[in-house]
Amino acid sequence: MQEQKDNSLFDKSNAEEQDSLDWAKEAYEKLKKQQEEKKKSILVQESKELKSNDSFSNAFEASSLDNSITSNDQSDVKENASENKVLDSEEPSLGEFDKTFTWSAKVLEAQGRKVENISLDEINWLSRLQQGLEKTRKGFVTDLLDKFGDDPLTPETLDELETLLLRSDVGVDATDQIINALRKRLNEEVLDSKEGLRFLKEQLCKIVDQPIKNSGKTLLMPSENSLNIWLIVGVNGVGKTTTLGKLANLALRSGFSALIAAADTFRAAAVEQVKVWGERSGVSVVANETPNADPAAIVFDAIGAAKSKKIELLLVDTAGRLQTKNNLMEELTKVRKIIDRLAPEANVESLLVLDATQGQNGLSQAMSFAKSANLTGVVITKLDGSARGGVAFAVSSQTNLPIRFIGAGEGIRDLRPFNSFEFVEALLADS
Ligand SMILES: Nc1nc2c(ncn2[C@@H]2O[C@H](COP(=O)(O)OP(=O)(O)OP(=O)(O)O)[C@@H](O)[C@H]2O)c(=O)[nH]1
Repeated sequence: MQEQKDNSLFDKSNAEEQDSLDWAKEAYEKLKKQQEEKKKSILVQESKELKSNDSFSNAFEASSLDNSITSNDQSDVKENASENKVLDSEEPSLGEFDKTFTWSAKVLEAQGRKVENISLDEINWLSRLQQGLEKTRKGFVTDLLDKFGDDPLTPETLDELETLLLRSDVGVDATDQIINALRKRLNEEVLDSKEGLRFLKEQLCKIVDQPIKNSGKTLLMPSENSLNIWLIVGVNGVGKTTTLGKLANLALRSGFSALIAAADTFRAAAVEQVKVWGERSGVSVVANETPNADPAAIVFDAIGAAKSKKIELLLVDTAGRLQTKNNLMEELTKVRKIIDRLAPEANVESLLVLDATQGQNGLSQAMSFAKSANLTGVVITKLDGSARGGVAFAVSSQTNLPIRFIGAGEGIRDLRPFNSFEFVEALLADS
């Protein structure tokens, strides 16, 4: 796998290029056929549903009654009648066989994937990630490729690369690590621009992979048949609620049962917003409409509901807070205590949401949050609107927290588990 990964997309002979194109064409045909078959089966399904419409609506009303969770005086626990149904209305559709498609196919092929096993979701995500990182790329890669040129790398090129990396919010530590590694190679041998670029990609991957390796978990996903509680924390407006909705939907599409606790009672509209996401993603929400209700009490109820319904993933939305607001930081500690007391057996993750558009500023937040929230990972959002995608490297090198998910859009499917190879390829894509 590593060998395949090292086979940089930039470093292909003409014959390999042709093979990749054939691979992409085959993948495109396969996805097209799959989509046509799906359309046909939906049509058949719809005509069946039309016939049994009466019995369906009756059954729905009955099940929504059965599903209601008894409320108590602490919080009014509300259940969504369409509990744990995957909503596919936002399913992607296959676009043109264009440069973006072939690039996405190449990224999958380079990771050793087989045409039979790829999905439209993956192709679609890679296309959006590549397009989303365009702003970062424009301020970085275009200049980088210019600087690298066609000649072997020189110490001056490295100086210029250093400036570019710092300008893209890669941070001092990560930049030093990369430049030192390149300098060492350059002292040992002549590096042509292709090899220089391949080596740079390898170093970038190494930086973001290190905390993931240290955590002992390559991929963060809920453990099956047990309770997993993921706390979503971060300052105001970074995309916590949106991330939570996307995660809930991703969990469902991956076959896990999920429940949302709307524990952000600080902002007036937050509960309503979570409910909208709950409906959109097909996941039930435990909430309390009372302004400033106790978040710990909501988490208490949600854990009870999750246990009784054998839910695998409980996602907890928390209020956005600044590290200076001590009361809110204490509230987070209280929520954590409730979890430890009520569900000591649960796998708890505390994920800090960082907004990529804030670049390095987000980092100081991460550091101060780490104490009260026992952070275990990071989610980087808004990569689509940011020219500071390089901040991912600064986060990894300075906090040692694994990046678990990245978001690149406002759609429900615009969040995926973090994959360093895909991220670096998208960041340095030659287009
Ligand atoms: N372009 C883009 N917008 C995003 C992304 N994630 C979230 N947003 C937008 O960012 C805005 C804030 O998102 P929220 O999810 O409400 O943020 P929050 O952290 O829950 O906010 P508070 O509850 O105020 O703390 C919304 O308009 C989202 O649509 C992303 O990946 N890309």
